[in-house]
Amino acid sequence: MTTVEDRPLPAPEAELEYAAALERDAVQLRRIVDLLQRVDVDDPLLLDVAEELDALSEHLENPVETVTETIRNPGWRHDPVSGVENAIAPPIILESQPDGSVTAGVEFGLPYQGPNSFVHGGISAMVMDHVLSAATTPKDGPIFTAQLTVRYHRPLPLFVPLTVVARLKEREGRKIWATGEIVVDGKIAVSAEGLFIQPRPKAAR
Ligand SMILES: CCCCCCCC(=O)SCCNC(=O)CCNC(=O)[C@H](O)C(C)(C)COP(=O)(O)OP(=O)(O)OC[C@H]1O[C@@H](n2cnc3c(N)ncnc32)[C@H](O)[C@@H]1OP(=O)(O)O
Repeated sequence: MTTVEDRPLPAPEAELEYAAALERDAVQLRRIVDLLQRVDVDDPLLLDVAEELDALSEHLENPVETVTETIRNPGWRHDPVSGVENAIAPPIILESQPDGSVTAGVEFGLPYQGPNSFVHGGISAMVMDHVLSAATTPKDGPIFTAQLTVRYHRPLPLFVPLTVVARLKEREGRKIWATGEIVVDGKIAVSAEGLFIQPRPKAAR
């Protein structure tokens, strides 16, 4: 049986086409997740959908025998916040600003609901972690969240455009602090501060 490892490497043009297809797959999966939140639980259509999704998973599962390919290519296209190839990412597309800050616009739908009609607090924390880390990430290696403090000032509504912003606050050796906010209608709904650490080189651990 052919494994991911055995398959011939695609030509670069084909690779671009496959990456674009993966992005489209993620868009459709997000659409399905959203629709499944809204469908009536007594709709018999759900039985057909379950069959079709089963068949689709089987189709995909056959050639994909290992997860090593995913582990080999981690990064921004795959991560759970801004990963355009990851269906669980909203995705939030980050923009670097000339002043060094990072900004993003996002609108959350029903799959991200916590309290009735509001965004789940854990989702806000995940977004803050990610955007703060993007504002700190040095170009010379990985960085890990060591501490994240999130303050919820007001509930974050679903179906409303939100602005996320983060900036570097201070740096001391391998330790970097960043702060950021999620803003709705010009008001801060969520604010956060994080400490991010560049890990010691393996040899020094
Ligand atoms: C592609 C998209 C990427 C997006 C990434 C989003 C961010 C993430 O989700 S990262 C994942 C979540 N975080 C983790 O899993 C981190 C787990 N923790 C670790 O790996 C380690 O504890 C790590 C790397 C944070 C620190 O380890 P290490 O480099 O050995 O630290 P160490 O040398 O002991 O300490 C260095 C300094 O940091 C301080 N420090 C270490 N950990 C902490 C902490 N949790 N809180 C406060 N200070 C700390 C130490 O006191 C020390 O300070 P000083 O230099 O003043 O004495």
